[in-house]
Amino acid sequence: MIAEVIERHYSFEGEMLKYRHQSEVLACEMTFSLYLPTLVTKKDYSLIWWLSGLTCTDDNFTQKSGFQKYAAAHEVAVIIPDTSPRGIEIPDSPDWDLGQGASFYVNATEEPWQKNYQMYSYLTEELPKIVSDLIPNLSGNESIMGHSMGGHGALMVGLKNPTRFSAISAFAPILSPSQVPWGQKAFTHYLGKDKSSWEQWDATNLITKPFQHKLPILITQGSEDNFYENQLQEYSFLATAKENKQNINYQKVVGYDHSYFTIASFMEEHFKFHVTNMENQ
Ligand SMILES: N[C@@H](CCC(=O)N[C@@H](CSC=O)C(=O)NCC(=O)O)C(=O)O
Repeated sequence: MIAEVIERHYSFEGEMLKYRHQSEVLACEMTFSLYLPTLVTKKDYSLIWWLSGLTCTDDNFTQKSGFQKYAAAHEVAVIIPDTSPRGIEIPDSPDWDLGQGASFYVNATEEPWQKNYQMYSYLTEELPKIVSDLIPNLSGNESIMGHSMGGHGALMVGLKNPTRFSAISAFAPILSPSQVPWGQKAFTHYLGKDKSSWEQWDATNLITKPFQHKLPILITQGSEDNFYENQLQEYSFLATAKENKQNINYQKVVGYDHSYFTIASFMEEHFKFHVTNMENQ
């Protein structure tokens, strides 16, 4: 597996890198970004995963969140995958909430998506091997965060892999995709009409599982988010989490919206949360 550097920028005394590689799992060429605090002498890097939302590539986070300052300060590496398979030969939809840029990070079972839309396997199997080849000195401590569709992706991937990640955080996540229009549309196309096949991909269902470890979870939701009412409500997720004694810090922040201005405003807090939990592993 060869990943080729296509962009390199110094940032906060580290390096913001963008790679291109051929994905076997997704059967297409992909890009991802990787931040390395290269100029520090720390031997073993912890790794934070960031998953972006609908319509994004890895560039939205690298260019708008301001995360590099905190990754450099805490000496952690950060990996930012793209949000779906891409290319002219890859199935797509005219709608911005389905197809390219809108994978929901699941493994699709339905046509025409099944062949390429295997993002869960890409994130949990193929990409970790590529990253460990690129950074031989990973400490093994990992955590995961994301926004909106990617906030749900972080919860879903983290909850399905509770011994791998130390913590999960999310900005404005789609907490109950099976119950809201964005999730229902995507799951119907990618997973089929039978809702029982959706359960393994829905954080509100996954939070009921009797996991060996109860991961700490931090969620930040803006009160002025225009998607909140229809897509992002927390009641079902939090009630289920409470029943199952899960460790959730859900904070509603007054005045903030769904944008990267909100993400940038709370990035420092989220980094502190991840680093503290990874150090306590
Ligand atoms: N194209 C849409 C808006 C799409 C949008 O707001 N995407 C969000 C994520 S939404 C949930 O996953 C996003 O992160 N956008 C990128 C950005 O840089 O802000 C429309 O036109 O309404």
